[in-house]
Amino acid sequence: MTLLKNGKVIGNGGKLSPADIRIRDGKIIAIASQLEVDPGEEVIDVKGKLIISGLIDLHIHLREPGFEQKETIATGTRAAARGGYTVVACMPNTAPVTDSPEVVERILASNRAGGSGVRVLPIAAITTGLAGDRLTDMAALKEAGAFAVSDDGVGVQSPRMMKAAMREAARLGLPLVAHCEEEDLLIPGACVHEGEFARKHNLPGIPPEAEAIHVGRDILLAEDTGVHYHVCHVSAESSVWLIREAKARGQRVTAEVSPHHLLLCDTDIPGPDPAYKMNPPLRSARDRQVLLEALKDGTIDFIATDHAPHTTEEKERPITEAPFGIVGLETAFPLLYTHLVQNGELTLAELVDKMTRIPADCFNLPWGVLKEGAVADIAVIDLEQEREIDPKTFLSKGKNTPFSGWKVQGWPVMTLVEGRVIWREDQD
Ligand SMILES: NC(=O)N[C@@H](CC(=O)O)C(=O)O
Ligand SMILES: [Zn+2]
Ligand SMILES: [Zn+2]
Repeated sequence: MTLLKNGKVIGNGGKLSPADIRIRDGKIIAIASQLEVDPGEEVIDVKGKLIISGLIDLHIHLREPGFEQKETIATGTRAAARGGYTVVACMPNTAPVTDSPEVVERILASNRAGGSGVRVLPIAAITTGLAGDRLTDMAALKEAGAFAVSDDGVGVQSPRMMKAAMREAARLGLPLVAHCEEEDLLIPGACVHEGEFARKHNLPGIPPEAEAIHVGRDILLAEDTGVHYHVCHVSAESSVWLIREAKARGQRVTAEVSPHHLLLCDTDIPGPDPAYKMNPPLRSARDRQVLLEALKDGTIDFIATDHAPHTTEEKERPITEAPFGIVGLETAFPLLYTHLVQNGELTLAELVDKMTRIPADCFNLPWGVLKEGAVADIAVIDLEQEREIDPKTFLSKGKNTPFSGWKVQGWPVMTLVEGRVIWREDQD
């Protein structure tokens, strides 16, 4: 038995109130303003810090198998624990691609053997080798433990293939998670948003309609299949219109946005620096504003980091050649707390909801709420602690972030999965 003593929880109406939390057999059995210590109980004094349900990130890249120089399940899940996450879903663009039951099983086994204790939900490929022309054996992938299917990293180019994938995913009850990108609209070397920054630096741009055309296409294709269709890393205003309209008609569409698309736009990029290169790219100030409004009104359901670690060597290449992607697990909460909650864009309760309960609800996961009877997946956050983001201190192998040097507050200090402490700042 464990007792978290002297914490604070977000109560009804979003007010913080003092709370002790008792955990037994991996579950929360009591939450009250004052609980007496039971004999033999382990007491952890959290000293006035905020206790929330563990964060859930349904879009990350763990790079194992195949790209262990960028990240491993061990390092990526440690980074997740340090970021306050208790559940992550990892994308299939590994080598080999997660397109067979063996790879799914290997990821789960590797997490059991060497992971930090964070739950890892493997997302399997839609098409074999992410090549876009042959469907994977989704039934076998699901049986092996796949949580959803996605070809993240590339868009499924053929509408015929996408339709077939949706039918099969619907039949099996697997969510279909889409990286929306129409390659016919891309110029070779395209690396940033087709907009002000691209023009100024004479760089080939990625137009927003390359994303939105797939969102619109997929909404049409999904309509009578019954599939749960989820849009990854929404970046463009036009994608938001399409998702909003589909939801208004009652279609089963969900969407995520990443912290960097909420906090940065193309005109914030200081120069042709690959630390600001990710796919989809940072869009215009207007797009950023629309994403924030969409997150607030529920058109975009939740936040996912798209944690995409790469080596320093790769990110030192010229911007046209460096790989797309930035890390996110270790900085998401303090960045969003500082830049969205402290300036009144979202309440603390809304931010926490969009990083815990809502992703869980969208995908029918049994986590994401802090209440009696719930699984004791917990993050403890020090809302007062203020510190500069320093990639050298990351537990992730990836140091690639545009937020280096940002001074932010609201850092996680302890993470528990099923009642067990898997990370704490004072023993890092
Ligand atoms: N987002 C990125 O910029 N990169 C991702 C791929 C992806 O999420 O599409 C990666 O795997 O590096
Ligand atoms: Zn993607
Ligand atoms: Zn991704």
